[in-house]
Amino acid sequence: MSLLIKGASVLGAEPTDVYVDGGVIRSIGESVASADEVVDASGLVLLPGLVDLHTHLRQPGREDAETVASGAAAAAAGGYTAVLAMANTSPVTDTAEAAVSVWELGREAGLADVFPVGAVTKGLGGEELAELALMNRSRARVTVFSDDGKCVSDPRVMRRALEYVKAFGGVISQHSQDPSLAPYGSACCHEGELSGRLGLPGWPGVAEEVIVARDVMLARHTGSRVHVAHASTAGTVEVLRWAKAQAEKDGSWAVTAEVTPHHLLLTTDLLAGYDPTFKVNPPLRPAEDVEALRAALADGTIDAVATDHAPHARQDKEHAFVDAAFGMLGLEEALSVVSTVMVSSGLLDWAGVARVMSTTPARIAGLEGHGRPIAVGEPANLALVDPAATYVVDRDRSLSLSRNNPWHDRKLTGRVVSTYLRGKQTYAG
Ligand SMILES: NC(=O)N[C@@H](CC(=O)O)C(=O)O
Ligand SMILES: [Zn+2]
Ligand SMILES: [Zn+2]
Repeated sequence: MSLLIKGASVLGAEPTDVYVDGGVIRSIGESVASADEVVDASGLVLLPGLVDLHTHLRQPGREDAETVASGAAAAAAGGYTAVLAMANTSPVTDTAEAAVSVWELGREAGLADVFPVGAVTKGLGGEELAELALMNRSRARVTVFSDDGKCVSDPRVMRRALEYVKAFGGVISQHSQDPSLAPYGSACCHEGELSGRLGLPGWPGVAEEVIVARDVMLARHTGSRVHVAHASTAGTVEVLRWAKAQAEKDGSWAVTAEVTPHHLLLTTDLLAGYDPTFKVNPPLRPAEDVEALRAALADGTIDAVATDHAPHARQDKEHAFVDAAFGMLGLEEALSVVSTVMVSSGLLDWAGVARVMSTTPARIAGLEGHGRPIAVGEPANLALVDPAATYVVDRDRSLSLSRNNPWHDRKLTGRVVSTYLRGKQTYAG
């Protein structure tokens, strides 16, 4: 099956033709007479397939909220060709068997490559390390480990985990949240003037920042790699800026970080309506934090955009704000949000979008075949984007099984029109 994408602007450059056969890019900018399928891509931007470092699929355990297949379909609709599936399923992905099972479900669905994230500790209990090396040596080849949803708060456990993954080039992705400053189960939003007025128990940005600061020191001490999941405050950005400069000087350890689309656009003021759709962990923050996160993504202090796609069934979200589940959908609109916030404002160009949403996340996770340059001989993992398309999000048109979509009714600019996984179309908008 051959495919000719005609007149696409590769990473925003001059329009050209891209010819794909056998799932591989065979030529760029050469005249090709015919192909099994010809796509008119004039006016469209061609990006490498996006890579999400942080997706929650709810299989096993909560297939009513999302399955690997439904999540992979939502990923494809968002331009993603690879997603990393977090370990906080039920049961938790803390063994090689569990990891291989998620990986196989992804293969069967065939809509995006699904790479399981392994738990750092057994059952996300925070005490005993999970089978990190066995997960890495399994067919699922796990390289990213996280107790996401919970923080690895015991510094002794975090130290051991960093030492352990260093041996095989793994990375610990940390949900940075000190549980004594942000008690699980009681706090529900950003602590500030608004939470006081609304009578909602909040937690402060420093609950995140103290863990980020601690972890970069542990990464330096162990010579290992830490990844900061969903960075959400200006203070975190300051710590990252310092830590990255040190890591570059030393050359023996590394810190990377991601930001979510929602932390790049939404602010804590949205809580005034008490709508649990906007309840998320880490919480939506004030505008000053949002500004700092945008600037950090533009200047490279934050390496990547990751969705933290967190589907929840209606019965877990439709509660009083304090009792509702944390989390919001993200896969399908991520590119549109980044386009609206970062490209329209001139903070990033399309090559920059490819860097933060594909190349760098693939490098952080050590993925092969994803986040590659659009070049002859590379696998045809691609996303076609209409940079000028403006649309209003409708949560009922989602391919996710859940409806907790924070972008519902919002106007966004820039939209994925097709996605190709090794030359096979996985989404047609
Ligand atoms: N982000 C969220 O608010 N929720 C996530 C857990 C997490 O990412 O911490 C979930 O699993 O629902
Ligand atoms: Zn988290
Ligand atoms: Zn998460």
